[in-house]
Parts: sequence; C-alpha cells; structure tokens
Amino acid sequence: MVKMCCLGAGYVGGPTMAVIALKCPDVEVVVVDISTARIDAWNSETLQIYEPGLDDVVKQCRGRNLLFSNDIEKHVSEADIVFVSVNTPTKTRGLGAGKAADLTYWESAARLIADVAKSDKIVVEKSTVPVRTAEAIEKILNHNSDGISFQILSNPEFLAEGTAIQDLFSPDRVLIGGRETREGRRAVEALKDVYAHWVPEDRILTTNLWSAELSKLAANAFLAQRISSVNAMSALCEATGANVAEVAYAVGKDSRVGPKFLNASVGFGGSCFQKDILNLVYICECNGLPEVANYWKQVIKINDYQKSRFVNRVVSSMFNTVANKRIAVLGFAFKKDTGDTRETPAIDVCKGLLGDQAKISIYDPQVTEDQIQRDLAMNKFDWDHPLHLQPMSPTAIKQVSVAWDAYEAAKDAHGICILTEWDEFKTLDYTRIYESMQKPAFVFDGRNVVDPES
Ligand SMILES: NC(=O)c1ccc[n+]([C@@H]2O[C@H](COP(=O)([O-])OP(=O)(O)OC[C@H]3O[C@@H](n4cnc5c(N)ncnc54)[C@H](O)[C@@H]3O)[C@@H](O)[C@H]2O)c1
Ligand SMILES: O=c1ccn([C@@H]2O[C@H](COP(=O)(O)OP(=O)(O)O[C@H]3O[C@H](CO)[C@@H](O)[C@H](O)[C@H]3O)[C@@H](O)[C@H]2O)c(=O)[nH]1
Repeated sequence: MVKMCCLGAGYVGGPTMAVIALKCPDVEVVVVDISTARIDAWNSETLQIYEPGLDDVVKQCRGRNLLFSNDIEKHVSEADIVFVSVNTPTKTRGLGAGKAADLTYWESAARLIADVAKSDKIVVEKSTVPVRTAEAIEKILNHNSDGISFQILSNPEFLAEGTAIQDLFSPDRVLIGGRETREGRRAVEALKDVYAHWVPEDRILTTNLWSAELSKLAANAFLAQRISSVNAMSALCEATGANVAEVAYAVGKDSRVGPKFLNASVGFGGSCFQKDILNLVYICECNGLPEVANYWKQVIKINDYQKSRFVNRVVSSMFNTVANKRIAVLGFAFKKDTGDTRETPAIDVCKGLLGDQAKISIYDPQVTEDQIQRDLAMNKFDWDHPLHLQPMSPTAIKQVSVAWDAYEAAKDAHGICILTEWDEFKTLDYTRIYESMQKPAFVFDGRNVVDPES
C-alpha cells in the first residue's frame, strides 16, 4: 500500500489529502501539523474549516485510510510520498521585506524530512513557492541525509475556497512538474497515477519543475488582474453613469475574454492573490525586470485603491463624517461560503471607517467575534503563520461590535456596507431594515448583491 504524508493540515493540506484518501482507497494518507490545535480540530466532530462538502468527505475516510496526527516524525519517515503544504508567508523583515516569500516553514519541513528519512522519497511542493524553490529544497535534502534519494515534484494547488471540494473533485487541470531525468520522470508518473484515480488523463499536465512553480504564480496573477481591470473600470463607470455590471457582461460575452472573474467588488481578498503577486513582483525585480515587476504591482495598487475608494465614498456620501455614526458591516469573510478572513477587504474597510471614528456593527454567518477582533488588531502579513506562533489576542476594539444577524447589525445604523456576497444578503427584508435605521439611510453595496432600484 502506498503511504502518503502531508506536512501542514491547513486549508490546502486538509481538504486535498481528504479527497485523495476518498478517491484512492488503496493509499494510506496521514496529515500532520506542528499545531496540536489544528490536528485536534481535524479529529473532532466540528471541523475548524468551513467548506461546503468537506465534512462529508472527511467523515467517509477518517479512521479508514485518512489519519490526522501530531506524530510528524513517524509518519514522514514511513511515507513514500511526502506533500508539503505549509505556510509561505510574505517576509516582514530583512531582504525582500513586504514582497518576497518567507520560506522558513518550508525549510524546516525539508530539514525534518531529511533528518527522519530512512527510505527513498518523493517530496511534493504543494505550497505556493517562488520559482526555483525546488533547487534549494533539493540541496537541503541531499546535503542532510545519507544515501537516500529524493525526487522533488512541484504540484501546485489551484482550489479556491468555498468551492474547494468541487475543485478537487473535478479540477480544470492538475499540474505536475519534475526533473527531466529518468528518476524524475518516474516520480512524475507515480504522482500522476494517484490523480488518475479520478482525474481524466488529458487534465493532468506534466512540465518541467520551473514551469510548474511559475504557472501557479502566473495563474493567480492573471486571475487577480481581471478583477483589478474590472474594478478600475468601475471607477470610470461611477464617474460617467455607465453600469459596471453591464459593461463587464458585454466585455465577457467576447469568447476571447470569457465571463468569469469579471465581478466588480470592493477589492479582492484571500490568502493568495496579494501574497503571490508580491512574490512575483519580487522575482521579476531580482531577475532585472523592473518593467514587468511594475506591471504586476499595478494589480495590487488598483486593489488598494478600490478599498480606499469605497471608504471615501461612504464617508463623503454621509456628509463627510461618520464620527460616532453606527455603520453596519454585512459580511467579513473574503468571499462567500468560507469563514476565512485572511486579507479580506473588510479589514481595510473597517480600519478606514474606524479611522473616521465610526462605530461598526458587524455580521457574518461564519466569522466569530474573536476572529474579527484579532483581524482588526493584527499587523499586515502576521496572519500567515501557524496559529500558535501568531500574536496573542489583543484587547478588543470597543467601537466594534458583532451582531447575531443582519437585522440586529443594521438596527439604528446610519449606513450599511455589504462586504461579502453571502446569498442570504440577497433575500433580506430591506424594508424592515430601512425602518429600523437612522434616516437618511445609506446602503453601500461592495458586492453588487442588492437591487438598487427596489
Ligand atoms: N488557501 C488556499 O486556498 C490555497 C490554495 C492554493 C495554494 N495555497 C498555498 O498553500 C500553502 C498552504 O496554505 P494554507 O491556506 O493551507 O495555509 P494554512 O495556514 O491554512 O496551513 C498551513 C499549515 O502548515 C502548518 N505548518 C507550518 N510549518 C509546518 C511544519 N514545518 N511542519 C508541519 N506543519 C507545519 C501550520 O501549522 C498550518 O496548520 C501556502 O503556500 C499557500 O499559498 C493556498
Ligand atoms: O469576479 C470576481 C472574482 C473574485 N473576486 C474576489 O477575489 C478574491 C479571491 O476569490 P477566489 O479566487 O474565488 O478565491 P481564492 O480561494 O482566493 O482562490 C484563488 O487563490 C487560490 C490560492 O492560490 C487559487 O488556488 C485559486 O485558483 C484562486 O482562484 C475574493 O475576495 C473574491 O471575492 C472578485 O472580487 N471578483
């Protein structure tokens, strides 16, 4: 029986390995983590990650051929294939601070693998890493082990949160990059065989290592670029009376452009887009390509502009002051169908409103009060570290309260900001909400979920 171990039981490691276990009953899958709390949560009845369909997949295989464990050394040492899906945060100090990927966690994972390995292994990069990381990993592994052969593969993950299970069940493509040697090709085939249990062969792409590593950064840059393009257009629409939804629809009807990822919004969030583009920008700079770096940097600048433009619009519409006014924030997660708040635009919007002395009352169906308070107090990029290494919970910001539902959040508010496109916000009783608000009452829809006419 093939044995697999995954270092990192997060948003990627947990769901990905659970789906592999489900689709490959002949493979033993163990997911390990340095955070005991994370492993406990995976072994409990209530998973820490809210992801439609995940619960069901985990319950079908946990205890059968899927195990969550803190015994990292044992399971890494026994595995034939080791996936590494650990944090790759943006560096906050030293060389490349604010842009480059911090590979501390990856490096310590590689050193651990080298230390405990007693047999040959395939090591799979699942985390998103800078191009040519595999070269560094190879050196660490080969210089720290005795006579053991390691094959490094790049197998970036393309799942999106909220649709992770669907994306894993039927991916647009699975990408596997490996060394162009006999052993490298054999390792690629071994991983291909795993995915071939459920992914059609023409969707499994194999490339060289550097193409696979770079394709992940490129894919996210292209996706985020579409959002910044439509968001830039939204500013022009607001200035000219055009409707951005109509413009996006008309543009997307061109089959060369396509309709997806053209929803104007308060800005993109999530743990990947900003981090990966900053990483790409840094790699371009290091390779002497400032023009290319500046091109991609602009995608982030427009995203920051969109978030601050939203705050300015709220304040200027409300007679240039929101001081002591109650503003209801509907939605805090970075998108619907997830409780994840990493880099959510809601953080910047709330901070902007707090800067203008607003009182904020927040409702999100999946985000806890503790998480919201932590997010509003945390420094940029600090969220991307293992839980037990993150700063301690700060004292709560007293101008921020968290409500149980949208109606409670909106009661006595002067304005409402819709920051996540949760389906339930489309069908709220806005007449009831209007009646409970201060007048004049304002709605700022950062996700185009309400019908402004009605
Ligand atoms: N979240 C996504 O949707 C997504 C999608 C594709 C790729 N990625 C990439 O995948 C990687 C992981 O992302 P994530 O969202 O799962 O992060 P996460 O923070 O949810 O999970 C990472 C886990 O790794 C653990 N960890 C850190 N160092 C470790 C070590 N040395 N040994 C064992 N465990 C260790 C942490 O405790 C944490 O639980 C990142 O590189 C990210 O950019 C994320
Ligand atoms: O038309 C759109 C589409 C998305 N968004 C926003 O963009 C952000 C990212 O959304 P999405 O890409 O759906 O979610 P992620 O989970 O961040 O997934 C992205 O990042 C992952 C991590 O690298 C990749 O694996 C996925 O392929 C890639 O879609 C969210 O804030 C969305 O609200 C928009 O504003 N407009």
